[in-house]
Amino acid sequence: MDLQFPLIFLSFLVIVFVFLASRSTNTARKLPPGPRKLPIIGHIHKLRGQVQHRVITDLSKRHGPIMHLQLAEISVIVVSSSSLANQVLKTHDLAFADRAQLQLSKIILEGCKDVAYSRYDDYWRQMKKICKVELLTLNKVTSFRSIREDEAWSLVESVKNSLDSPINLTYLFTSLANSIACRAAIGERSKYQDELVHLIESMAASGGGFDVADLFPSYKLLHAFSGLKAKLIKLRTRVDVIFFNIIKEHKEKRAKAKQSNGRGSGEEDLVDVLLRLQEESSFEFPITSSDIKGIIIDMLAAGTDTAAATLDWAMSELVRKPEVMEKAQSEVREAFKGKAKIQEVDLEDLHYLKHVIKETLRLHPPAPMLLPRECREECQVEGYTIPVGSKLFVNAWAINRDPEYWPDPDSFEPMRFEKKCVDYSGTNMNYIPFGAGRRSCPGITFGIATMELPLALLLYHFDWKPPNGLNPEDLDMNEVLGASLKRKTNLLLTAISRTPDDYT
Ligand code: HEM
Repeated sequence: MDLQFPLIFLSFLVIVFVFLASRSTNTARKLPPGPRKLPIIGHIHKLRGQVQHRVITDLSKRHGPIMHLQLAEISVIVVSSSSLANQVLKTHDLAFADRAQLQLSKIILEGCKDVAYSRYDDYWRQMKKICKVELLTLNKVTSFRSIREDEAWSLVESVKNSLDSPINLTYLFTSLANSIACRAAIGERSKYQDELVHLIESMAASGGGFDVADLFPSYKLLHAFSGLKAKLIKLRTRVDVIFFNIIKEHKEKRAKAKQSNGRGSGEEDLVDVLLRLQEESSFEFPITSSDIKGIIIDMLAAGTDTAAATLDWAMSELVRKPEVMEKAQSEVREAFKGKAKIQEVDLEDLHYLKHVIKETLRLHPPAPMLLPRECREECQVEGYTIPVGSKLFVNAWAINRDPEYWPDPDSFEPMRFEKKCVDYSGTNMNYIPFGAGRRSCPGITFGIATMELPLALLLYHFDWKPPNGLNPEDLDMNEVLGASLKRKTNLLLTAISRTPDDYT
């Protein structure tokens, strides 16, 4: 009897200890909350076929700014507030520096490496640096000024040829952005341009991450039922042939130029720059011809759809808000008064036009969840454990519309940027259309330059209205998320020509 009390007390202590220990491990390894999931498919049924960023934003309102979703075998963490974005893109930037590996990038980039989809490693660091200090610098982007001016004037000509009847601006913006990116990357009106653009569009359209091979990576047998692999291999085979020719022709041109003047060819396109760096071979990791293909695919895929979609949204928003349109037009018409030919240098002081583009990217970021990252080191965020291999979606769309920071967040108000000094660099986590941290977009200068002059010229030369007497506020603003967040329907507007005499 004497021994019984200490034994019972000891057993009690052990039980309490085991309970507390198991509780503390569970808390330390707790995943963020999320909606109830179905067996096997998890939450796929909630997202498939939906406008994903809107569904995810609604779910986050119910489950919190850090949320866990299970997409079949894939664990996804979604963060939807600026303070959590700060934690994952700054505090834990290194832990989330990997990109999610999708079937699309694995197949298209097999045998080569790019920047956007590469894992975070020394090679990636070298190539990202090359993007920043060689390919996409302010100087390099400025060197493509005549290409942009040329394409912007062609756009104006196309509109002039279709005055007073509905014009498909979506189509015109897509071909403008494609031509600018292709001419800068692979050279003046390359014969491969149209086919390459078409191939890259087809690739991008296959890359939603909802293929069975992306959702069930360990069920290899299932992958045979998806036609995606065969389709992507076919696309890659053709892309490889085109790039083989592009690189061969560039090498021949460079050799000829060297023979005749002892130096390389004059104005370098991006393939020329990469070939020059390949020849210099001063890098830790030599740049192969396949890697040049990978980098150029990045530039074309990232630089075309994004700019075209943003121009489309900018014109849609302007037409829906005549007072904003009028203010933007007054600014350009005042600035360009008396100028026979408008060039990029004339854009410097167009502050309101720049606010219009910023506000468009706030409401319609082309990558509403950024590009999915992958967790490479287990870490704790807001008391939750994020396991290695989880995918990370940063809900830039919701963050850019957070009512705490952006009053009347859904309203298109470019003047809000007059008061808030926010740039594109991702230092302010309340505004991240280009992402933030070490995987942020290196193409900001290129992207913005692609949009400014065409938009300014369209506002200068024309007045705009929806077709067939449609009320501006009834313009269809439905979205679809493909390679980027686009209008669901093409933007058709009617242009009315304005001569400089009309402005006075
Ligand atoms: C309106 C124009 C554009 C927008 C809104 C945009 C947006 C983005 C976003 C959100 C990311 C992911 C950032 C992150 O994960 O934090 C990204 C990455 C990237 N963008 Fe852009 N982009 C644009 C134009 C361009 C252009 C013109 C180029 C090149 C010519 C480009 C090249 C890239 C590359 C290479 C990456 C991958 C960076 C990495 O993984 O380290 N982008 N972009």
